[in-house]
Formats: sequence, C-alpha cells, structure tokens
Amino acid sequence: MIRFENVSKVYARGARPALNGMSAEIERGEFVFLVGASGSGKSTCLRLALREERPTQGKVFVAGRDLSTLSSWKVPSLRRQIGVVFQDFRLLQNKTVFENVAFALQVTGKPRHMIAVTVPEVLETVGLQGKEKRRPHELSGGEQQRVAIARAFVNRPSILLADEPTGNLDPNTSLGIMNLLSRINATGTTVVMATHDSGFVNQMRQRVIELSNGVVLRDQKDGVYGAGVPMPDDDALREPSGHLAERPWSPPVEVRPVPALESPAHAQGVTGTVRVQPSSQGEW
Ligand SMILES: Nc1ncnc2c1ncn2[C@@H]1O[C@H](COP(=O)(O)OP(=O)(O)OP(=O)(O)O)[C@@H](O)[C@H]1O
Repeated sequence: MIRFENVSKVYARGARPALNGMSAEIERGEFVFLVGASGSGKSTCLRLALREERPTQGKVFVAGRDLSTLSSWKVPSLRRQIGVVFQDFRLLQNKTVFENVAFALQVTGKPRHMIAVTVPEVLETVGLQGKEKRRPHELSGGEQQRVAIARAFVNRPSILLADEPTGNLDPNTSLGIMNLLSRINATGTTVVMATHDSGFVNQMRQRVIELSNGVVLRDQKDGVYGAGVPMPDDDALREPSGHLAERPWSPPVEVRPVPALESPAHAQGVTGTVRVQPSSQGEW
C-alpha cells in the first residue's frame, strides 16, 4: 500500500538529511506506529506519502502509484485516497462541525443530498451527534480531533495518516481517539500513526517502525515503543482472551481491534454498541 525505497530527503542544501536511505513497506490494512526521537523523520515520511514533499533520492509508492512520476494534476486524486489527521486538528475555525466535514465532500464534487445524509452519519460514528452546529472553539480538544477524523474519513480513503493525533490530548481523551482509529483500521483501512505515546504503542501491540536519524532502526511486528525489548510483565497482563488488560498507567478501558466501528458512546470509552457496517471494500 505504501512503499519507501531507499528514500533520502534533504530539506536544505548542506543540512542533515531528514531521511537517509530509508526503506519500508506497509501492506493494505496494516496498523503501523512510526516512532523515534524528535527529528528522526516521522513527519517527513508522512509528508512524502502525501506528495507534500518529494524525496531527494529514492522512490515512494502509494496505492500502486510511483509518486516520483505522478503528474501534479493527479495529486488531488492521490490525496482523496488518503485521510490525514494532525496533532493540532487543523479545523476551519469559521465553519461549524457539520461544515468542516461537509467541506471535504464538497471539494470532491459530491452532491448536496449525499452530503446531507453522509455528514450526520459520520458525525454519529465519531460520537458528535448533536454538535453539528458548534464551531471548533466551542469543542474540547478530543471533540475537535473527532471532527478531524470524521473529515479525514468522510471520503472513505483507503489510507489514514495520523501525525501525533493524541499529542494535545489528555490520556482518557487519547484513549477514545485510539479506540476510534483502531476500529477504523479494523474495517480494512491502512493506518500509519506517528507518535511519541509509548503507552498506546505498548498496549496495542501493532507493527512498530522506529526511525533514527532518517533510517529504520527497528521494524517490529507486535512491537513495543522503546528498544524492542518487551515489558517484563506483558505475559502477566495478557488475559485468557489474548487481550491486554489495563496497565497501572493506563486509562480504564482496554484498546482492542474489533471487526466494525462501534457507537460514538463506545468510542468515548463507555459501553453500548451500534455497528456501522464496512462496505465490501472494507471501508465505512
Ligand atoms: N520544512 C522543513 N524544512 C527544513 N527542515 C525540515 C523541514 N521539516 C523537517 N525538517 C527537518 O527534518 C528533520 C526531520 O523532521 P521530522 O519533522 O520529519 O521529524 P519527526 O520525527 O517528525 O519529529 P517530531 O517527533 O519532533 O515531530 C528534522 O531535523 C527537521 O528539523
């Protein structure tokens, strides 16, 4: 789905490379954490996959396209396949919740009647029903991130890139966002998330790609955040079901993938389930 082939990126002449011969391949439907020290190149990887930046050397392939030969006029169609979520939400401040999400459909030329149906559905999925008319400054950080996720997904992209999506949120709110991303991934969407949040990385046990100075230091299936050494009490924490129980540090709800998105209430970390069925392409 996403392939980096020996990619180097030098932003300014003479500067240290942000990426320095980095290679990695991410398959359709994977959930991958990109970790590494500040400046190790995580955001650069995401920007290259979006064709916001171009490599100085090497190639990036996304959804079967070689981005080095992709014409500029095809970049919007590439980006329609990719949802993006940022640490700072990046909502349009003068638009309501509904309008922020609707905007993503309008720019792709969707008809008004389709927008009128789809936006409330997606807002319900992320737990924001009843808040359609609010503006971003009238929402909590977690709610703003839910709007951003709704906007990222309303076009049913096959890839979600998330750059520190929990970086501005408290642990409980972050947990709700992680649950939402996990459930989105469970519908078949490829998720790549750059993060410094060691707690979630250690608990979710997804693939971890660790960057250091622009190269892949570690690529670990069912990985952990640091050093590649499992935490000593992991087996003790694993329940008979295979799910991880709470750690002493963790918020009071487990994170686990399920085969479909759940209700907004569940996404916020409380019980109750309304299933949103994925389409045959594994999208929702
Ligand atoms: N637009 C830019 N112009 C010049 N240098 C840049 C630019 N963007 C990133 N860099 C440099 O490239 C290197 C990698 O940055 P990048 O943002 O990819 O790291 P990161 O791992 O995402 O860091 P963080 O965890 O702090 O977000 C850093 O040395 C950074 O200063």
